[in-house]
Amino acid sequence: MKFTETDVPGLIVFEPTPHRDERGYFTRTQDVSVLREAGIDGTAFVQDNQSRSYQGVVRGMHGRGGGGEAKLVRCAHGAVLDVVVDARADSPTFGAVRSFVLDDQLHRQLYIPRGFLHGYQAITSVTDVCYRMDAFYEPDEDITVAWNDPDLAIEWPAPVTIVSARDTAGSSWASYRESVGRG
Ligand SMILES: Cc1cn([C@H]2C[C@H](O)[C@@H](COP(=O)(O)OP(=O)(O)O[C@H]3O[C@@H](C)C(=O)[C@@H](O)[C@H]3O)O2)c(=O)[nH]c1=O
Repeated sequence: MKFTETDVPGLIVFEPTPHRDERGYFTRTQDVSVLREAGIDGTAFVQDNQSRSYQGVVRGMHGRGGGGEAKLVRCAHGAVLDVVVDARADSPTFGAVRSFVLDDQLHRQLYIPRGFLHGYQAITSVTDVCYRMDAFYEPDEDITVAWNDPDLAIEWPAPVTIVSARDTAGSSWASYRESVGRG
């Protein structure tokens, strides 16, 4: 498994080496020693989640108040466009929007540090996303910024089919900026 730093500090792409044969494939989905080389404590993950989405579903853009939460995201079945926003008030790349295709072919994973907004769109009919988190779920700390916020102007690749009530009621990026003193 190798990793590549992106232009956004702390945002890292991991690329495993799937072994394919006539049975299918084998791939490693976490290697604590490679994470350590990238400056990440892989033993800090306390929760591992999987969610299924149907084509066109958008989830996001989700963040977490308090100390935040870091995530290591991959797509176990199908493909997603995974989107992050650097929402760290003190970051030189505050407001940067970056997108990555994660799928069950290359098996790339995205490490998202604390302080980001995160969301994705399913671009295959049945899409399973898995992500480890370094903090337990705490809904009282949820932050939701609208997936279709005009200032973020995220380019979702497919017609949007289903969005949750939580995400439909997401707040604006402008109000988030104000809340962290970057209005
Ligand atoms: C995320 C989560 C949800 N749940 C429950 C709450 C609710 O009843 C149900 C569905 O929750 P949500 O609608 O918030 O799920 P979802 O919209 O998939 O939320 C996720 O979106 C992606 C983009 C992320 O980045 C994640 O951190 C998380 O916020 O699952 C847990 O019990 N534990 C968890 O860790």
